[in-house]
Amino acid sequence: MHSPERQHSRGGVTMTETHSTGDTAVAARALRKTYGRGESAVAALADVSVDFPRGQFAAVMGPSGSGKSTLMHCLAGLDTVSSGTVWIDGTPITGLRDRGLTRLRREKIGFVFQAYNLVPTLTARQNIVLPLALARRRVDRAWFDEVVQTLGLTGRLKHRPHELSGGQQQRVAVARALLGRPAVIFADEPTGNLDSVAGAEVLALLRTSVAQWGQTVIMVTHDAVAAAYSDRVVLLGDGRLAGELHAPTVDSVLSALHGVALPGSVLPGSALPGSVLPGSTL
Ligand SMILES: Nc1ncnc2c1ncn2[C@@H]1O[C@H](COP(=O)(O)OP(=O)(O)OP(=O)(O)O)[C@@H](O)[C@H]1O
Repeated sequence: MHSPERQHSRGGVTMTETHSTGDTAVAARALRKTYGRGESAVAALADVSVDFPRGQFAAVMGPSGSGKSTLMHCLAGLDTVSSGTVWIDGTPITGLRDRGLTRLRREKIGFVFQAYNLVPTLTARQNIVLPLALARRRVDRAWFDEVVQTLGLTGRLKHRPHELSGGQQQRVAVARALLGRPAVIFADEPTGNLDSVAGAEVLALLRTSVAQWGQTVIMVTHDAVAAAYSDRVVLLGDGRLAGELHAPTVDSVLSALHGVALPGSVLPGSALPGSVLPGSTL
């Protein structure tokens, strides 16, 4: 496994240097993403370099507008970067064209979105195997059974999404993400639509996938309680890395976030940065 690699230009030809750092699932170097041009240009990401080791549950946090979604979209190949390089499982993805990116996403990445994104006409079982079917990959029956059983979905496989609770639908989405044993699962506010009990179940299952199966998970969240399930919190402020926490607790996350709430940042649900301590959702 090779990651990260370094690209440089020699006589107009892009050379790719490879050195083995096989314990890194996702790496980014000097990432910049600018929206718009001239005076209206917004630097959503300004020189972000970060590594996500294999088998780690990482949370990405920061005030609204700090670049969390942009970072996730650039890391997952859902958006182009203005400059810089992203590697997934050793493959530099920032130079890939559409078809290569689609294939890489199918093979290497699992997604869990706030809105579940299940196909309403398909059963839970059909939804779970859909990405493998699209990639024409074989379903490992023993692994399917283990994932479905661990996620508590065994009795729900014939149900369609509207026959499932929100928590069950999100567990189907987690099973779908896990089934292909991806290099990384990107989770975008996975508990945003769930009550606290269902949310805690989903977070515990993401944790289990990391602890039990060595899955790598990168989760964007506003919720300090959700972030406290992770191994490491990467903090963004104004498009830059603003620090990180290891073995985070709700309190350590909240105080770190207060530190990055820069003038001009808007914390969702609160008029003033720093006025959000009751509850934990930033
Ligand atoms: N398509 C776009 N066009 C122009 N500006 C954009 C676009 N997408 C994001 N931005 C800007 O880039 C910056 C980072 O946005 P981003 O959505 O990544 O932040 P975020 O931390 O995910 O915010 P939130 O917590 O509110 O979801 C913001 O200033 C935002 O207005």
